Amino acid sequence: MIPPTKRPYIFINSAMSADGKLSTFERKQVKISGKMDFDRVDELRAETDAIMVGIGTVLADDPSLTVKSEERREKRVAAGKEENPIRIIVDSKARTPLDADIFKKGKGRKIIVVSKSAAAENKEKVDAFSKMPETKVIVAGIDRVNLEEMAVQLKNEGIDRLMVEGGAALNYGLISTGIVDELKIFVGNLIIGGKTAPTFADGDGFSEEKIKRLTLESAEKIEDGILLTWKVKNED
Ligand SMILES: NC(=O)C1=CN([C@@H]2O[C@H](COP(=O)(O)OP(=O)(O)OC[C@H]3O[C@@H](n4cnc5c(N)ncnc54)[C@H](O)[C@@H]3O)[C@@H](O)[C@H]2O)C=CC1
Ligand SMILES: Nc1nc(O)c(N)c(N[C@@H]2O[C@H](COP(=O)(O)O)[C@@H](O)[C@H]2O)n1
Repeated sequence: MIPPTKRPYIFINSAMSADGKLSTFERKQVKISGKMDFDRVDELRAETDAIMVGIGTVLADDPSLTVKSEERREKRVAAGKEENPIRIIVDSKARTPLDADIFKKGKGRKIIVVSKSAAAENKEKVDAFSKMPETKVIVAGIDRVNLEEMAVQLKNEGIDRLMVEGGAALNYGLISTGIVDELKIFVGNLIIGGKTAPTFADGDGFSEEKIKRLTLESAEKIEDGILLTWKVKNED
C-alpha cells in the first residue's frame, strides 16, 4: 500500500437510498439528496482540490462537477484558486464523449485518466482529450487504470485533497485498493430496490477476512435523511 504522504487525502461523498442503492436498475440518476444536502455537497466541492468520477457516472449522468454557488466560486478565486476544483474522470478505455458536460460547463482544469492500452489503441481519442481546453491526460495501468499509480500522479499534480463522487465500481476499486481515508454517505428516505441497481460499492466484493472496517465519526440528520461520516481502517 502506498504511504498516505505520497497520495492525496481521498474521501468519497455519495448519496444512497435506505437500501444502499446509488440509482435505479436503469442506471438513471435519482434525486436522493434534498436541497440542504446538495448545498452541503457544493460546499465540499468548493473546499477541495479535485473532484473525481468514474466513466460509468459520466455515461449515465453527464455531470458537470462544477461549484454551483457563485459566492463560493468567487471565494475560491479570491484565495488564488480556479473557480472550480480540477475535474477528473477515471476512464480506462477512453470512452468519455467529447461533448460531455465536463468539457462544456465551467472553467478550470480537467484530467482524464486512461490505461496504457487505451492510449495506444485509441490514440486518436486520447489525443482529442489533450486538445480539449485545460485538459490533461494521465496514463496509469496496463488494461485498466491502476488506482494507486493514478493517486501518486495526482499528488504530483498538486492535488492534496480529492473528493470522489462515485459511482459504484470506482468506489469499490478505490476502497479495495486501500487509498480511501473517509466516507460521507447521505442516506435518503427512499427505497430503490433491484438486484442490478448500483450499490454504494459494487465490484467483486470482499471475502470475509478482507472486509473493510470503518470508524463512525458522526451521524447528522439532514431534512428527512441522515449523513454518516466514517473513517476507513486501511491498516487491517
Ligand atoms: N447517488 C450518488 O451519489 C451517485 C450515483 N451514481 C450512479 O452510479 C452509477 C454509475 O456507477 P458505475 O456504473 O459503477 O460506474 P463508475 O462511475 O464507478 O465507473 C466505473 C468505471 O470506472 C473505470 N475504472 C477504471 N479503473 C478502475 C478500477 N481500477 N476500479 C474501478 N473502476 C475503474 C472503469 O472504466 C469502470 O467502467 C450510475 O447509475 C450513476 O447514476 C454515480 C455517482 C454518484
Ligand atoms: N450528492 C448527491 N445526491 C444525489 O441525490 C445524487 N443523485 C448525486 N449524484 C452525483 O451528482 C453528480 C451531478 O453533478 P452536477 O450537478 O452535474 O455537477 C452526479 O453525477 C453524481 O456524481 N449526488
